[in-house]
Parts: sequence; structure tokens; C-alpha cells
Amino acid sequence: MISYRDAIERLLAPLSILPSETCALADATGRVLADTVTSPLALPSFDHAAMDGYALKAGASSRGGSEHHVHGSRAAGDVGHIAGAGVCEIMTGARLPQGFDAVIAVERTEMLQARPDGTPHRIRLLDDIAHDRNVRRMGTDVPRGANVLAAGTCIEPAQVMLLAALGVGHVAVVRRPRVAIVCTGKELQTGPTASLRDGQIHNSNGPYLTAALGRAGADVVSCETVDDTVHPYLEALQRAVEAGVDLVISTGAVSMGRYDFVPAALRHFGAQVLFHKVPMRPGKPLLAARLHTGPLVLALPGTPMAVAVGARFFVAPVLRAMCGQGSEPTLRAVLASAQHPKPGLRHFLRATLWLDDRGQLQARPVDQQEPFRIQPFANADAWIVLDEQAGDCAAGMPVEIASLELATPLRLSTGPDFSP
Ligand SMILES: Nc1nc2c(c(=O)[nH]1)N[C@H]1C(S)=C(S)[C@@H](COP(=O)(O)OP(=O)(O)OC[C@H]3O[C@@H](n4cnc5c(N)ncnc54)[C@H](O)[C@@H]3O)O[C@H]1N2
Ligand code: MOO
Repeated sequence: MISYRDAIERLLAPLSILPSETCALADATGRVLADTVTSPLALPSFDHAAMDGYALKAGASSRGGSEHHVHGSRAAGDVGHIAGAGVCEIMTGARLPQGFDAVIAVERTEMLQARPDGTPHRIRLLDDIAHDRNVRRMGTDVPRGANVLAAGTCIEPAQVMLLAALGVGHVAVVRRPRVAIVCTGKELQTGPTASLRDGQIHNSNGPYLTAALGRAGADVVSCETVDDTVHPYLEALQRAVEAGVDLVISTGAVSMGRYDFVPAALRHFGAQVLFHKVPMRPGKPLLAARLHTGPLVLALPGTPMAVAVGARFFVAPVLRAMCGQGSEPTLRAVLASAQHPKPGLRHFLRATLWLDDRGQLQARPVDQQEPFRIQPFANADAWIVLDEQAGDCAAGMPVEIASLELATPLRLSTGPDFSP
């Protein structure tokens, strides 16, 4: 048996980033950038008004109380020369006309005289206006040529806004990791709503993995169910290989039972077993292998929480590595109730999270941690991770937590260490 850390190292070491492809921005949400994006434009692209009001030249003649003729009017999108001395009516977003360097908001002026069509002819300023006031200068958000998004960044709506503002219509993204799922077990009823015969259960691992991997940006090319015999399993593996997958995830038949044929079947298939069994709870009998044709195989134990742990703590790092993303930042919270984990095992505990009245994030393991229980998983907010050396953990100590989602929904920057 090798430790979780060693297992992850063995799993990730030979992985390389998947090839890139071009993707329209409209389809890029959830994709991972293959290259750094440099800005083809400055943002703002020109000096413009931040308020509806009047553009003027700040200085001695534009103090509060001064009176001015209004020459011309500019709305966002208007261009052209503004002639004459004085001020120019301007709307938010309009390019600042040549020769002007400040804007006074319309409500900080008084209209002294209107033209017959109602437009302002002469105004008085109510405030002193300094140079640059209410002006957004070109390039102050993004200078042209700046690195705006790093390779490995997942494109979320905020990145779509930035790229759209820069006029970037297509981006180079990492090809989605292609994954095949194979659920083993003759007890599995595959029709999701079909009635169960005696001894049968609904397949919950397949739909869970399909949902979780899809959310994490993988392309789930198939999800098959096979019985507890070698040949259908190997045939499913062969189909996955032919479909050109990067990763096969199987569930079940990987432990000590008479019908736990997966380890032998993989060896028979010529797979190189990277490790089998990791000292952790749940999910200990997990096996990882590499097929001679290239794809990785993660054979997860069939128990639902062993599948959830395998997906979150083995599959997710593999997907990140395939997409050129570094390791996840570690999140911590305050342990809300004492724990006495079994020494030598890494424990993954389903937990609820809340912010206490001092603003500290508290994490409490749910009461029922047996690996067959799905209800507490559906009610949980996060995982608590207690490493192999954790020993007895007192309430109040900081512990590592991880999101239930494979791709962490919370973005964190490197900041000061969290200490409760
Ligand atoms: N003698 C030992 N027995 C077991 C050990 C052990 O060390 N010695 N380890 C236990 C642990 S830990 C786990 S986890 C399980 C894993 O066993 P398998 O990977 O062989 O999984 P199965 O026996 O096929 O299934 C386990 C359990 O999960 C249910 N299951 C399977 N597939 C699905 C599915 N797609 N959807 C929902 N539920 C599924 C299956 O019916 C079983 O109840 O082994 C322990 N035994
Ligand atoms: O790995 Mo398990 O502990 O029965 O799910």
C-alpha cells in the first residue's frame, strides 16, 4: 500500500497536458485556457466620460460659480470635432473631445439659458472641477499587450466578460479530458426508473460520476454497466480505448470478494498497475492502472462514498493535471467537534459548514459517516480531510476542507495563512 500523497504523485507524474483546440467564446464557459491571453486592446480603449454632464478644461476658469457657453453634445459612440471655447455636453461613455480633460456631472451645474430646442446654451458650475475628474482614462483597466489571463485559467462568466470586452472571439483551450465510465455489478438495474427485482439496486454511481465529471469540464463519452464477469468489462475497456478516451473510471469489483475481478482483469488486459489500495477511509481498495494503449484507469470501489472520494480526491487532480492546472489551493476551516480518526488512515468526512458569529468558517462532520450512506452526502456542504498523522483532533483546531464539487467553486488567491 502507498500513501495518498505518493499515490497522487505516481498518478500525476507521467501525465502531460492535453492538446489545445480553438473554441468560440460563446462556447468557452467551463473550458480551460491553453495559452496566456494578451490584450489586443487597451481598456478603456479611449478616454471617456464617467458621468452625464459637461466636458471642460479644468483650470482657473472652471471654478465653482463660473459660467460657460455650451458648444455641441456628445453621446457614447459619437465622434467628430467640437468647435468653440466653453464646455461640451457629454454623456457617460462618450469619448472625451480633444482639448477637454474633466467632466462635471449635470446635477452639479445650473442651466442658465436653453436653446429653443431645449438643449443647454449657457450653464454655471456649482463645484470646482479638477483635471481628470469623472474621466476614465484609456488603458487604466487593461493596458494593451498586458497578460490578462494565464494558461490554466478556467473560463467562467467573469472571464467571458473580460474577453468579450477585449474583442476576443475565439480562445485556445485545452481539449476536454475524454472519460468513459464502466459500472460493474450484476445487482445493478440500469433503467433509472425501472422497478427492482429482488437483490437489485439502482445504479447511482454512474449518474453521479456523469454529473460530477461533466460539471468538472470532462467529456463523458460513455457510461456503461456490466455484470461481474471479466469479458464484458474488458470489452467495455476496449470500446473506451477505441473511443480515444484519456481516462476510464470503473466502479466496483476491486476489493477482496470472490467476484472482485477487476485487478486480475486489468493485468490480463496488459495494464500496468500503478497502485492498489490506499490507506484511507472510505475508498481504500482503489486501484490505478495505465493501459498499454495510453489511457489511465481509475478503478474505484463500488460503495457510493468510495466513489465520491475517488472522484473528488483522485479523478479531480487527474483532470486538473490534464488541463494544465496546478494543484488546488488548500482550504481550511475550524473543526467544530472533536474527532478520533483511526491512526494511519486518511479520512474524508462529509461535513456541514457555517460561519460563526466571529466570521470563522466552522466545519462539523455529519454524524453518520458509513460509506454506504448517500443521504448525508446529499445534505453535506464539504469534505473534511484528516491526514494519516492527524491523531485525536480537538474541537477548535484548523482542518483541511474541500468542496464537494470536483472543480472547486470557490476561487482563492494566495493570501495570509488562515489561523482560527
Ligand atoms: N473482506 C473484505 N471485504 C471488503 C473490504 C475488505 O478490505 N475486505 N473492503 C470493503 C470496502 S472498504 C469497500 S469500499 C468495498 C468495495 O468493494 P468493491 O469495489 O469490490 O465493490 P462492490 O463489492 O462491487 O460494491 C460495493 C457496494 O457498492 C454497491 N455498488 C456497486 N456499484 C454500485 C453502483 N453503480 N451504484 C450503487 N451502488 C453500487 C454494491 O452493491 C455494494 O453494496 O468492499 C468492502 N469489502
Ligand atoms: O472504502 Mo469502503 O470504506 O466500504 O467505502
